[in-house]
Amino acid sequence: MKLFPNLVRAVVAALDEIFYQERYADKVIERILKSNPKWGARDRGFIAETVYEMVRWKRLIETLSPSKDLYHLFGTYWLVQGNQLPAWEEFKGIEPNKIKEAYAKVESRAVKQSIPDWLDELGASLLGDQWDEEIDTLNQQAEVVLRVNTLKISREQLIKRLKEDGIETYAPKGYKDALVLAKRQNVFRNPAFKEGLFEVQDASSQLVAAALEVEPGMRVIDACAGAGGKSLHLAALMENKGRILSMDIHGWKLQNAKLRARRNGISIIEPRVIEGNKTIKRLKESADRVLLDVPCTGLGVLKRNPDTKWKLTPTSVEEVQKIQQDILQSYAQMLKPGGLMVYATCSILPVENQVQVEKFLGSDKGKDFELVEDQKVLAQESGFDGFYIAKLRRKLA
Ligand SMILES: C[S@@+](CC[C@H](N)C(=O)[O-])C[C@H]1O[C@@H](n2cnc3c(N)ncnc32)[C@H](O)[C@@H]1O
Repeated sequence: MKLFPNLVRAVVAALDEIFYQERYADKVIERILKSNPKWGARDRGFIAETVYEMVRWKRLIETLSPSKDLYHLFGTYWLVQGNQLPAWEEFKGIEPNKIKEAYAKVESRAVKQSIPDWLDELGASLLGDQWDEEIDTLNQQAEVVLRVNTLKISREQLIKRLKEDGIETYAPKGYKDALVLAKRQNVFRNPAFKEGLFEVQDASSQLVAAALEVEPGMRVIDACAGAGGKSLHLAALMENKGRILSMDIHGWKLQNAKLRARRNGISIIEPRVIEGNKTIKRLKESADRVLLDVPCTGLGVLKRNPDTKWKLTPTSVEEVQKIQQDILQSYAQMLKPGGLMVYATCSILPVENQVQVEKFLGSDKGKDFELVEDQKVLAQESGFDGFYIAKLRRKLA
């Protein structure tokens, strides 16, 4: 494959910001791609994919590269991918044979899988035998999954509509509203997206709203709604009848949810910023369903957010667990007796998942609740993101 200097320059510029200025990969890529409207779909695909893959394999590449110079890192990555390097000045000092030898000598799983040592130790201690395959799966590129907006179109109709635009999809078994793209591509520019016929949402993530068993006319609270991915799905399942209170501590995220709701043809979503305990208390026993899609480490979605592994620390993993338990303890009161609550994370660590639910159920605030069922979705088993979904019922008084 031929390398173009301007594209490699763009990759290196992006990596400089991500590796050395600690910016978020998705934001950096978005801005760099916007900076040059002349790049075609292939160029954009090359830049985005190369940056993401180099972020994913950062530790391994750094171990094999002759230096931390970003062109050296790129060259090393390019060789490891099985390509040849052109004789550019920037690649001087890279010796393919030495890289090959160094690669063959790597023994540590943390280096091979390109993750921090502490994360490897944590994963192995919590997931035991399953960790090896799980981290291997989480290092593979994610598929692009769409959620059909059933308020506007059926899955069969959307398959046809996208096919007319040259986009091939298939319907994965066990996921009612999901469509997987046969080939990775940017679908945000497609008219069907602009018309609100689908959202991009991983198949595992689509299990969350479905677990709430909502019905048209219900009062539902999505307490950690963010940009509204699950709220939109809930609204579609409720046939846009009833009311969804989409709450978050960050108002700007909810603004985004509002825009998405408009595109989706949804009118039942009401955004509400959480200003403190008062906001929660006022809603005591007001909802038929409560969704707690809590902040988490994101270790189940490393496929699509590989920079997470470089941003997390042992301390941040502990801190997020405290927030999760605080949310369970405080927000559960919004559910009516007899109602259902779903606690969900996009993490595969039991300490963020079943351990949190057990702790809640054993506490004073959780004594009125019972676990109906929970799903531990590992990436290696589902083929999609890693998730945890626990369904809890509040007992009738
Ligand atoms: C996993 S994300 C939610 C994703 C969202 N439900 C979706 O489907 O797009 C967790 C959200 O919780 C929010 N959050 C963090 N702390 C919170 C708190 N104490 N109360 C409510 N929301 C909180 C974050 O701002 C973030 O948007």
